[in-house]
Amino acid sequence: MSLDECFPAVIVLPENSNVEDVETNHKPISSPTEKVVSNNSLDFSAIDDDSNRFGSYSKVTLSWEDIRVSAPVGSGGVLPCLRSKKNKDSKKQILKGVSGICKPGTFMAIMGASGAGKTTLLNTLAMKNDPKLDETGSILVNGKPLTRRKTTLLSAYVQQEDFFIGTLTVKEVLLFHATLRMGRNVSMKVKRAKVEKVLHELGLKKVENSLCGMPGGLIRGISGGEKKRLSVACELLMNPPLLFIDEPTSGLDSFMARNIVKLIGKLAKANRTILCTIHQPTSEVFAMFDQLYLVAEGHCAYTGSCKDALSFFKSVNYPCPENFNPADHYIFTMAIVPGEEEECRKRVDEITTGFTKSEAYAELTRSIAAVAKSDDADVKAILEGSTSEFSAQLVANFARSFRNVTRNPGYTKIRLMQCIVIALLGGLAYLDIGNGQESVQDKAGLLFFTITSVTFSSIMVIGQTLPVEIPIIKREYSNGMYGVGPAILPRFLLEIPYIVILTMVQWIIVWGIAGLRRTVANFFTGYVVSLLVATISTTVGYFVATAAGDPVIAAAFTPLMILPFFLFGGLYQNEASTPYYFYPVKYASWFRYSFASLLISEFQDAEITCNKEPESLCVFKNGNQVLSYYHLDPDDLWFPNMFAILIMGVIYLAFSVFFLWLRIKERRKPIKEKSI
Ligand SMILES: Nc1ncnc2c1ncn2[C@@H]1O[C@H](COP(=O)(O)OP(=O)(O)OP(=O)(O)O)[C@@H](O)[C@H]1O
Repeated sequence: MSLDECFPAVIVLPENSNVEDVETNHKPISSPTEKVVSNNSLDFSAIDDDSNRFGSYSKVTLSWEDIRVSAPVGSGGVLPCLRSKKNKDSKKQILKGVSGICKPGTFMAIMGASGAGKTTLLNTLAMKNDPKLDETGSILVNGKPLTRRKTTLLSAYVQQEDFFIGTLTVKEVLLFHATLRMGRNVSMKVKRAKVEKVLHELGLKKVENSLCGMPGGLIRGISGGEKKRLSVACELLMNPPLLFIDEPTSGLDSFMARNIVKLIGKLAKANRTILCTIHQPTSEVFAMFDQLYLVAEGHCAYTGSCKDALSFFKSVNYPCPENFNPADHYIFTMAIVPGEEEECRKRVDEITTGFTKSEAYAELTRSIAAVAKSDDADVKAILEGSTSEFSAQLVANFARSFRNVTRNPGYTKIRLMQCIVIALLGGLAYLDIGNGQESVQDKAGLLFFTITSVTFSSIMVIGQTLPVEIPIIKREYSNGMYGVGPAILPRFLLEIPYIVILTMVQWIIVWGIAGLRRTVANFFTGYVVSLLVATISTTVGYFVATAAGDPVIAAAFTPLMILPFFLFGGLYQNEASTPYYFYPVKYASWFRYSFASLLISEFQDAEITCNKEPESLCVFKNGNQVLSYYHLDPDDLWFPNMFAILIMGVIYLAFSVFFLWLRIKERRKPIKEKSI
């Protein structure tokens, strides 16, 4: 197949203009490239004919037979053990033995009333369903069983929600996907050319340098329609022969919905097999689909051409009234209306039974039986070189995180401002501590306040920013773009300059203003301790973010992760008073180790004056007595104290990687084959 067949010009410019122009009614920007496009001779010679990459899988027929999906009933809430025996065994049948076929060059709409099972069917075919669901049946690609590997290699799934890093431009998003998805054997020149092609293909050229945007208007981004097209564009870089799209029109007005469906329809004409779920399309949008798959109460109510659906509904005595949108008619006829359940179910039963006796059903059975057999050896060839190198994954993620951090308006400025304000507060509150008896309490308070503020700010920042990115990481991980290490390490490495600079700023202000011990050794020890506290707090932030997976849960989880260690940090309870059952918490408290090191550095061999009359009222004669009071050994300054913090940081980071992996790993299980 030639490149032009694969990306026909008609796709590039539907009706001689790109989609952007249709949407906005703007004149096309007359950039030199655009001119070349409208002359229909854009130079994409750098792109190889990558349809060959898919061998005999370049045209995919997807067929499925007797798909049954059920869900466990009654989870028992937070305590699954409370589920009754009866509940444990009962299942809700979502799909009740549905079959179908979608051939190359076909654009199939999966439609039905709300709750009918459309999304479940699409997810089952794309192997994206909730792992708790039980699935049986058979799904074949060109007559061979669909496997997870084949799904990743041959298909793309466009989710209903469009997740992007808001600080990246449209072109940067596409280049990131091209770098990591087009494989190690494809040169960067070809990848760039492919990005250009897809930008044109989906009418995104005009917004290529616009940011995707952040929720809440923090960064104004591209429109909803452009985001949806960008989602499709990311998947098209691979030029997959099989495309699953969940609700491509959700959140779009009817005009934009029409444009996006029209565009996808044109993509299907290039021999792609495209299945999409859709809610109540307008009659114009409905007419753009080639094939219809109607789901009602978990059954297939009709599958075949959209045209023939009219005569089928007539044959089962539910003809579509004249001048009525057929899509609306099908959905209304098969909906279960509250209060009229029995009557509605009877109607659905008549239609689904009618379908099993129809010519369309006989044709479906014949088509499934006649599906061509492919050579599975192709899959190995497609797999070769389809992934990028580990170093490329690290570099691409690092570059993206760097852009994200530096472009985020609040990230750097707010953190710096927060650190300066807190440091000034601490420094000014303890401006003139002196060396008297009260200075012991004041210095201990200031040092503990410093490590607490470093802890809170580091954990909160990560806890609020990382969970927002987890859905994006999950989608990209499931597309095989990178592993867990490249997902998390660049983000952590980018935190290091923040840790180094912000703690330096904070400690210089605190140490410079407050009356702490004026020795170079005390300054540097205090800085190193702050650095270690910021590092471990960052790793705890990663732990909280990956374990919680959501900014709100992370915020609720943070005090739980901090307060127990805070309590046994050495300020609120003397080392000797901790009950033995709290020893694990005490020994795992980074507050304890860092506070101890700061006290040792501040008080070892320090002078403490007696400013009370009579002298017997003076508790501390020198700094070493303070250390004895806190039960601290000066030899512990570096080892074990600082070493323990470092080790805990490594442990928290390892747990974060593990939790991230748990969150993003593929939980989908292969469908249970049933002999049919
Ligand atoms: N993981 C799950 N666990 C339990 N029930 C589920 C699960 N997934 C789907 N269901 C149930 O299965 C039924 C079909 O859901 P599905 O999302 O497939 O419907 P739909 O046709 O896509 O509906 P809608 O148009 O409203 O999105 C619903 O009743 C839903 O509650």
